Amino acid sequence: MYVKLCGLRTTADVATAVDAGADAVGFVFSPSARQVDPATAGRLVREVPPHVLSIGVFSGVPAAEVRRLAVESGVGAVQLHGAYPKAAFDEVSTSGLPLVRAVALTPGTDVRVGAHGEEMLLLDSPVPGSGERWDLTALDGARPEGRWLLAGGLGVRNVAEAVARARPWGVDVSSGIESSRGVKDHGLMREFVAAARNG
Ligand SMILES: O=C(O)c1ccccc1NCC(=O)[C@H](O)[C@H](O)COP(=O)(O)O
Repeated sequence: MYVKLCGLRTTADVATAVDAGADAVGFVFSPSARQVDPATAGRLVREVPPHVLSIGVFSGVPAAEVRRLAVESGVGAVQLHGAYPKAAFDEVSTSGLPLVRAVALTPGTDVRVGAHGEEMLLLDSPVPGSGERWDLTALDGARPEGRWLLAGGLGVRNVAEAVARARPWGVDVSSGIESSRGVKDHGLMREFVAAARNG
């Protein structure tokens, strides 16, 4: 089970995620309680060891700016949320960085992993980072195959059940590992990784 911990903001967050065994960590570049400025993101990215993927998370930022910020900060991948067209993915991919396409599952959503050239697909609640769950029965008949992550309101208490229901390749969490909005709880981070992998 691939586990991404998102919205990290401090050195201690990064150290805890790595020690807990996360496969990937996310740094939010868009307006959010979890936003990190480019210089901070760059510093944190340099603290992430090579075996953990650092992902720059973007929403509403023009593709050319995404590309610039991603390259300058040194992230290992880019996650694009929401209504980015295929052309935006094409533009960001000229950086050579792998992409994550993050979308809510609504009627008509293309759930094929790689449909926009992405390496991973992330199925999330309509408002990213809100901590809101979504109805997993929407996956019936529309379950992706391959490298897709389940996100949206996951936490220590519900991740095992959600994994059993949705059978994703991986999971992603932000709110569920926080003590207050934007502040990571290091105990919950460790518990979440264990619960996602071991039930
Ligand atoms: O976390 C944010 O504030 C955020 C803001 C803008 C775009 C994306 C954002 N988060 C993306 C993530 O990858 C979250 O981990 C994912 O949406 C799950 O969030 P949560 O429901 O809080 O666990």
